[in-house]
Amino acid sequence: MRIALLGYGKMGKIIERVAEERGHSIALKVDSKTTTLDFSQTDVAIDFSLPTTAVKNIKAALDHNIPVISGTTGWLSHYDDIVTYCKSKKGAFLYASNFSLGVNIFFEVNRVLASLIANYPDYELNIEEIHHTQKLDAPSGTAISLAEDIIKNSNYKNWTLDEADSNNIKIKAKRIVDVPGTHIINYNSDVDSIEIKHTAHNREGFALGAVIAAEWIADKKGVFNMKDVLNIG
Ligand SMILES: NC(=O)c1ccc[n+]([C@@H]2O[C@H](COP(=O)([O-])OP(=O)(O)OC[C@H]3O[C@@H](n4cnc5c(N)ncnc54)[C@H](O)[C@@H]3O)[C@@H](O)[C@H]2O)c1
Ligand SMILES: O=C(O)C1=N[C@H](C(=O)O)CCC1
Repeated sequence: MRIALLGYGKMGKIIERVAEERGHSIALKVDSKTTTLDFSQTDVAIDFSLPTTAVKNIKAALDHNIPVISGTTGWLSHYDDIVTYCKSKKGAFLYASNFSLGVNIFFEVNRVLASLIANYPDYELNIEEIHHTQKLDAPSGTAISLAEDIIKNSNYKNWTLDEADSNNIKIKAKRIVDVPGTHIINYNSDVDSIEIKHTAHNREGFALGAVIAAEWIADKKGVFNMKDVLNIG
Protein backbone atom coordinates (compact mmCIF):
# COMPACT_ATOMS: atom_id res chain seq x y z
CA MET A 1 0.00 0.00 0.00
CA ARG A 2 1.25 3.50 -0.82
CA ILE A 3 0.56 5.79 2.13
CA ALA A 4 0.27 9.59 2.36
CA LEU A 5 1.36 10.81 5.79
CA LEU A 6 -0.58 13.98 6.54
CA GLY A 7 1.58 15.20 9.42
CA TYR A 8 5.17 14.08 9.88
CA GLY A 9 5.85 14.79 13.54
CA LYS A 10 6.27 12.41 16.48
CA MET A 11 3.46 10.12 15.28
CA GLY A 12 4.09 10.46 11.53
CA LYS A 13 7.68 9.26 11.95
CA ILE A 14 6.74 6.18 14.01
CA ILE A 15 3.89 5.36 11.59
CA GLU A 16 6.41 5.53 8.72
CA ARG A 17 8.61 2.90 10.40
CA VAL A 18 5.72 0.61 11.40
CA ALA A 19 4.17 0.89 7.89
CA GLU A 20 7.49 0.03 6.20
CA GLU A 21 7.97 -2.94 8.56
CA ARG A 22 4.54 -4.17 7.39
CA GLY A 23 5.58 -3.90 3.72
CA HIS A 24 4.04 -0.53 2.82
CA SER A 25 5.70 2.50 1.28
CA ILE A 26 5.37 6.20 2.05
CA ALA A 27 4.27 8.06 -1.08
CA LEU A 28 3.79 11.53 0.39
CA LYS A 29 4.87 13.30 3.59
CA VAL A 30 3.08 16.49 4.52
CA ASP A 31 4.22 18.94 7.18
CA SER A 32 4.08 22.69 7.82
CA LYS A 33 6.41 23.41 4.86
CA THR A 34 4.41 21.45 2.24
CA THR A 35 2.81 23.66 -0.40
CA THR A 36 1.07 21.18 -2.75
CA LEU A 37 -0.48 17.81 -1.98
CA ASP A 38 0.13 15.32 -4.80
CA PHE A 39 -1.99 12.21 -4.09
CA SER A 40 -1.39 10.66 -7.54
CA GLN A 41 0.82 7.81 -6.18
CA THR A 42 -1.26 7.21 -3.04
CA ASP A 43 -3.68 4.43 -1.97
CA VAL A 44 -4.58 5.65 1.52
CA ALA A 45 -3.93 8.68 3.75
CA ILE A 46 -3.10 8.81 7.47
CA ASP A 47 -3.64 12.16 9.20
CA PHE A 48 -1.74 12.88 12.43
CA SER A 49 -1.27 16.62 12.14
CA LEU A 50 -2.58 19.61 14.10
CA PRO A 51 -6.07 20.49 15.38
CA THR A 52 -5.99 23.47 12.98
CA THR A 53 -4.92 21.51 9.86
CA ALA A 54 -6.77 18.18 10.14
CA VAL A 55 -10.03 19.28 8.47
CA LYS A 56 -8.25 20.73 5.42
CA ASN A 57 -6.05 17.62 5.08
CA ILE A 58 -8.95 15.18 5.39
CA LYS A 59 -11.00 17.09 2.81
CA ALA A 60 -8.02 17.19 0.42
CA ALA A 61 -7.68 13.39 0.60
CA LEU A 62 -11.44 12.91 0.08
CA ASP A 63 -11.33 15.32 -2.89
CA HIS A 64 -8.80 12.95 -4.51
CA ASN A 65 -10.89 9.86 -3.71
CA ILE A 66 -8.28 8.62 -1.22
CA PRO A 67 -9.58 6.73 1.86
CA VAL A 68 -8.38 8.61 4.93
CA ILE A 69 -8.00 7.85 8.62
CA SER A 70 -7.42 10.58 11.19
CA GLY A 71 -5.91 10.37 14.66
CA THR A 72 -5.55 14.11 15.09
CA THR A 73 -7.44 15.37 18.13
CA GLY A 74 -8.89 18.77 18.97
CA TRP A 75 -10.88 19.35 15.74
CA LEU A 76 -14.07 17.41 16.56
CA SER A 77 -16.44 20.39 16.39
CA HIS A 78 -16.07 19.80 12.60
CA TYR A 79 -16.68 16.03 12.75
CA ASP A 80 -20.27 16.18 11.43
CA ASP A 81 -19.11 18.42 8.59
CA ILE A 82 -16.47 15.82 7.61
CA VAL A 83 -19.02 12.98 7.75
CA THR A 84 -21.31 14.93 5.38
CA TYR A 85 -18.37 15.78 3.12
CA CYS A 86 -17.21 12.15 2.99
CA LYS A 87 -20.70 10.94 2.10
CA SER A 88 -21.09 13.62 -0.60
CA LYS A 89 -17.79 12.43 -2.17
CA LYS A 90 -18.73 8.73 -1.73
CA GLY A 91 -15.40 8.39 0.09
CA ALA A 92 -14.03 6.51 3.08
CA PHE A 93 -13.17 8.07 6.44
CA LEU A 94 -12.32 6.83 9.93
CA TYR A 95 -11.55 8.89 13.04
CA ALA A 96 -10.24 7.43 16.28
CA SER A 97 -9.25 9.47 19.33
CA ASN A 98 -6.97 6.55 20.15
CA PHE A 99 -5.82 3.80 17.76
CA SER A 100 -4.19 1.49 20.30
CA LEU A 101 -5.72 -1.95 20.88
CA GLY A 102 -5.32 -1.52 24.65
CA VAL A 103 -7.30 1.72 24.76
CA ASN A 104 -10.04 0.28 22.56
CA ILE A 105 -10.39 -2.62 25.03
CA PHE A 106 -10.30 -0.04 27.86
CA PHE A 107 -13.19 1.82 26.14
CA GLU A 108 -15.29 -1.36 26.41
CA VAL A 109 -14.44 -1.82 30.12
CA ASN A 110 -15.31 1.85 30.74
CA ARG A 111 -18.73 1.45 29.11
CA VAL A 112 -19.58 -1.64 31.19
CA LEU A 113 -18.36 -0.04 34.44
CA ALA A 114 -20.36 3.15 33.76
CA SER A 115 -23.58 1.23 33.21
CA LEU A 116 -23.01 -0.95 36.34
CA ILE A 117 -22.48 2.12 38.55
CA ALA A 118 -25.15 4.31 36.92
CA ASN A 119 -27.79 3.62 39.59
CA TYR A 120 -25.49 4.11 42.60
CA PRO A 121 -25.18 7.88 43.22
CA ASP A 122 -22.86 7.34 46.22
CA TYR A 123 -19.94 7.14 43.78
CA GLU A 124 -18.32 10.36 42.65
CA LEU A 125 -16.58 10.10 39.29
CA ASN A 126 -13.58 11.82 37.80
CA ILE A 127 -11.38 11.20 34.76
CA GLU A 128 -7.69 12.03 34.78
CA GLU A 129 -5.52 12.19 31.68
CA ILE A 130 -1.76 12.77 31.65
CA HIS A 131 0.21 13.64 28.49
CA HIS A 132 3.54 15.17 27.44
CA THR A 133 3.98 18.94 27.62
CA GLN A 134 3.94 19.46 23.80
CA LYS A 135 0.31 18.38 23.55
CA LEU A 136 -1.77 21.23 22.07
CA ASP A 137 -5.27 20.17 23.16
CA ALA A 138 -6.88 19.52 26.54
CA PRO A 139 -8.60 17.39 27.50
CA SER A 140 -7.20 14.61 25.33
CA GLY A 141 -9.40 13.17 22.59
CA THR A 142 -9.30 9.85 24.46
CA ALA A 143 -10.60 11.46 27.66
CA ILE A 144 -13.44 13.03 25.66
CA SER A 145 -14.31 9.60 24.16
CA LEU A 146 -14.29 8.06 27.66
CA ALA A 147 -16.52 10.83 29.03
CA GLU A 148 -18.94 10.60 26.10
CA ASP A 149 -19.25 6.83 26.58
CA ILE A 150 -19.95 7.31 30.31
CA ILE A 151 -22.60 9.94 29.46
CA LYS A 152 -24.32 7.46 27.11
CA ASN A 153 -24.36 4.82 29.89
CA SER A 154 -25.23 6.90 32.98
CA ASN A 155 -27.12 9.95 34.23
CA TYR A 156 -24.28 12.41 33.59
CA LYS A 157 -25.14 15.11 31.07
CA ASN A 158 -21.76 16.64 30.18
CA TRP A 159 -18.05 16.80 30.98
CA THR A 160 -16.02 19.76 32.24
CA LEU A 161 -12.43 20.79 32.97
CA ASP A 162 -13.80 23.07 35.73
CA GLU A 163 -15.33 22.15 39.05
CA ALA A 164 -18.05 19.54 38.47
CA ASP A 165 -21.53 19.07 39.95
CA SER A 166 -23.58 15.85 39.88
CA ASN A 167 -24.56 16.44 36.23
CA ASN A 168 -20.99 16.88 34.98
CA ILE A 169 -17.96 14.62 34.77
CA LYS A 170 -14.80 16.32 35.96
CA ILE A 171 -11.79 15.76 33.65
CA LYS A 172 -8.37 16.61 35.10
CA ALA A 173 -5.79 17.21 32.35
CA LYS A 174 -2.15 17.04 33.51
CA ARG A 175 0.92 17.76 31.39
CA ILE A 176 4.21 16.06 32.39
CA VAL A 177 7.39 15.82 30.26
CA ASP A 178 7.57 12.77 27.94
CA VAL A 179 4.36 10.99 29.09
CA PRO A 180 2.92 9.24 25.98
CA GLY A 181 -0.63 8.98 27.38
CA THR A 182 -2.29 7.81 30.63
CA HIS A 183 -6.03 7.71 31.37
CA ILE A 184 -7.63 6.94 34.75
CA ILE A 185 -11.32 6.59 35.58
CA ASN A 186 -11.96 6.88 39.31
CA TYR A 187 -15.26 6.21 41.12
CA ASN A 188 -15.00 7.20 44.76
CA SER A 189 -17.47 6.64 47.64
CA ASP A 190 -17.11 7.00 51.43
CA VAL A 191 -16.47 3.27 51.75
CA ASP A 192 -14.39 2.34 48.71
CA SER A 193 -13.00 3.33 45.33
CA ILE A 194 -13.01 1.65 41.93
CA GLU A 195 -10.32 2.70 39.48
CA ILE A 196 -9.46 1.61 35.96
CA LYS A 197 -6.29 2.84 34.28
CA HIS A 198 -4.63 2.60 30.87
CA THR A 199 -0.96 3.53 30.53
CA ALA A 200 0.74 3.79 27.13
CA HIS A 201 4.43 2.90 27.57
CA ASN A 202 5.33 4.49 24.20
CA ARG A 203 3.63 5.54 20.91
CA GLU A 204 4.04 2.18 19.12
CA GLY A 205 0.49 1.00 19.92
CA PHE A 206 -1.06 4.16 18.44
CA ALA A 207 1.06 3.79 15.29
CA LEU A 208 0.37 0.07 14.79
CA GLY A 209 -3.38 0.64 15.26
CA ALA A 210 -3.31 3.46 12.71
CA VAL A 211 -1.52 1.32 10.10
CA ILE A 212 -3.94 -1.59 10.69
CA ALA A 213 -6.88 0.83 10.30
CA ALA A 214 -5.37 2.19 7.06
CA GLU A 215 -4.96 -1.36 5.69
CA TRP A 216 -8.58 -2.09 6.66
CA ILE A 217 -10.15 1.03 5.10
CA ALA A 218 -8.19 0.98 1.81
CA ASP A 219 -10.93 -0.90 -0.12
CA LYS A 220 -13.99 0.50 1.72
CA LYS A 221 -16.54 3.30 1.27
CA GLY A 222 -18.28 4.94 4.22
CA VAL A 223 -17.63 6.40 7.67
CA PHE A 224 -16.13 4.06 10.25
CA ASN A 225 -14.57 3.81 13.70
CA MET A 226 -12.12 1.47 15.44
CA LYS A 227 -14.91 -0.86 16.58
CA ASP A 228 -15.44 -1.70 12.89
CA VAL A 229 -11.73 -2.46 12.47
CA LEU A 230 -11.07 -4.43 15.65
CA ASN A 231 -14.42 -6.21 15.81
CA ILE A 232 -14.69 -5.77 19.58
CA GLY A 233 -17.66 -4.75 21.69
N1 LIG B 1 -5.50 8.94 17.80
C1 LIG B 1 -4.37 8.51 18.37
O1 LIG B 1 -4.16 7.31 18.61
C2 LIG B 1 -3.28 9.53 18.65
C3 LIG B 1 -2.06 9.15 19.18
C4 LIG B 1 -1.07 10.10 19.32
C5 LIG B 1 -1.31 11.40 18.95
N2 LIG B 1 -2.52 11.74 18.44
C6 LIG B 1 -2.82 13.07 17.93
O2 LIG B 1 -2.16 13.21 16.69
C7 LIG B 1 -1.80 14.55 16.45
C8 LIG B 1 -0.31 14.63 16.11
O3 LIG B 1 0.44 14.18 17.21
P1 LIG B 1 2.04 14.26 17.17
O4 LIG B 1 2.47 13.84 18.53
O5 LIG B 1 2.59 13.57 15.98
O6 LIG B 1 2.25 15.84 17.01
P2 LIG B 1 3.51 16.60 16.40
O7 LIG B 1 3.36 18.03 16.84
O8 LIG B 1 4.76 15.89 16.75
O9 LIG B 1 3.30 16.51 14.83
C9 LIG B 1 2.37 17.28 14.13
C10 LIG B 1 2.92 17.49 12.75
O10 LIG B 1 1.97 18.16 11.93
C11 LIG B 1 2.72 18.93 11.02
N3 LIG B 1 1.93 19.96 10.32
C12 LIG B 1 1.92 21.28 10.51
N4 LIG B 1 1.13 21.88 9.61
C13 LIG B 1 0.63 20.89 8.84
C14 LIG B 1 -0.25 20.84 7.73
N5 LIG B 1 -0.78 21.95 7.22
N6 LIG B 1 -0.55 19.63 7.21
C15 LIG B 1 -0.02 18.50 7.71
N7 LIG B 1 0.83 18.49 8.74
C16 LIG B 1 1.14 19.66 9.30
C17 LIG B 1 3.83 19.54 11.85
O11 LIG B 1 4.88 19.92 11.01
C18 LIG B 1 4.19 18.36 12.73
O12 LIG B 1 5.23 17.64 12.13
C19 LIG B 1 -2.22 15.30 17.71
O13 LIG B 1 -3.49 15.89 17.49
C20 LIG B 1 -2.34 14.22 18.77
O14 LIG B 1 -3.27 14.54 19.78
C21 LIG B 1 -3.52 10.84 18.31
O1 LIG C 1 0.26 12.49 22.23
C1 LIG C 1 -0.92 12.83 22.05
O2 LIG C 1 -1.22 14.00 21.73
C2 LIG C 1 -2.01 11.82 22.18
N1 LIG C 1 -3.19 12.16 21.77
C3 LIG C 1 -4.36 11.35 21.76
C4 LIG C 1 -5.45 11.96 22.59
O3 LIG C 1 -5.60 13.20 22.59
O4 LIG C 1 -6.22 11.22 23.22
C5 LIG C 1 -4.07 9.90 22.09
C6 LIG C 1 -2.98 9.72 23.07
C7 LIG C 1 -1.71 10.47 22.69
